[in-house]
Amino acid sequence: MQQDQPIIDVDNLTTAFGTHVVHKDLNLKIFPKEILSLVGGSGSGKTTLLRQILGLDRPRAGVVSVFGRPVHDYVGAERIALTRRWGMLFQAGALFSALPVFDNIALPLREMHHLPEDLIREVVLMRLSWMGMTARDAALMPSDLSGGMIKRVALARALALDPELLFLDEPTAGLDPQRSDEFCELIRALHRELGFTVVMVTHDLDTIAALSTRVAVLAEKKVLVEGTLEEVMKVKHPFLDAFFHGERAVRAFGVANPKEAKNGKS
Ligand SMILES: Nc1ncnc2c1ncn2[C@@H]1O[C@H](COP(=O)(O)OP(=O)(O)OP(=O)(O)O)[C@@H](O)[C@H]1O
Repeated sequence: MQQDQPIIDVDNLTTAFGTHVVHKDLNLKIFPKEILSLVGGSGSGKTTLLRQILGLDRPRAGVVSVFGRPVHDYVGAERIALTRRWGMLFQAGALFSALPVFDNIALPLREMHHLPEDLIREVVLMRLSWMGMTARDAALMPSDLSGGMIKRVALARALALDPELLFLDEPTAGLDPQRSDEFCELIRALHRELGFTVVMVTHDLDTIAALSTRVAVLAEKKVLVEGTLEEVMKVKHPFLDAFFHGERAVRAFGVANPKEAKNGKS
């Protein structure tokens, strides 16, 4: 996987707000077809890093390249074309409450202006079928939907333009454990089928364990550790100890650490 050119290349990034330095010489490469989880404590700069990758903020130093070019080099029509190559699923689902499911999913397609309505209909219904939903669901309003359905409609919209890159911000937040597992399975199946690259920010260990092909840990203003979940969990660091071996780990993995399991504790 990693012999490919990176889809995202964060090179010596320094980000600061006034005198508050959030990232210092941060490096991260994200390769095609990965599901990379960005984890880190509150305030470690995960959201800010996502904004840098999306080109919404300018770094104090360093370069973020996306699809082989500095993200700030894409301007005008090229920037619009770039934003069509990625999809985003925001934490709250962020559906337009006044629009039915159909129009919510159709939105990115209609923003392209020239697509005929029968093609838009075909694409929307196909995206709904990917989500296990039907044409009848297309007429529902967001207020008629369960939390799990809102996530699926938001995912259908994020995938409307068949993006190469999908950003997920706390994708399972607000879902009960069963719905959360189902949503992870859906993302996994679509990733397998469609082969897009995923960059995910989440605090949820179950989601990290279910989906990540690689984990990057933000701490001390940089990517402190990166690797598979197993590799990252072996590293000794106060944040990693608390994150991967604390109470949440007991819920996600059954035990906080394997020795306790042998001693019969949980
Ligand atoms: N526009 C801004 N102006 C000033 N400070 C900011 C701005 N955006 C972020 N920060 C600061 O940068 C730091 C990193 O914030 P960020 O939201 O990226 O962290 P995070 O890792 O996503 O946190 P959380 O897990 O709590 O969402 C925080 O201290 C935050 O207060």
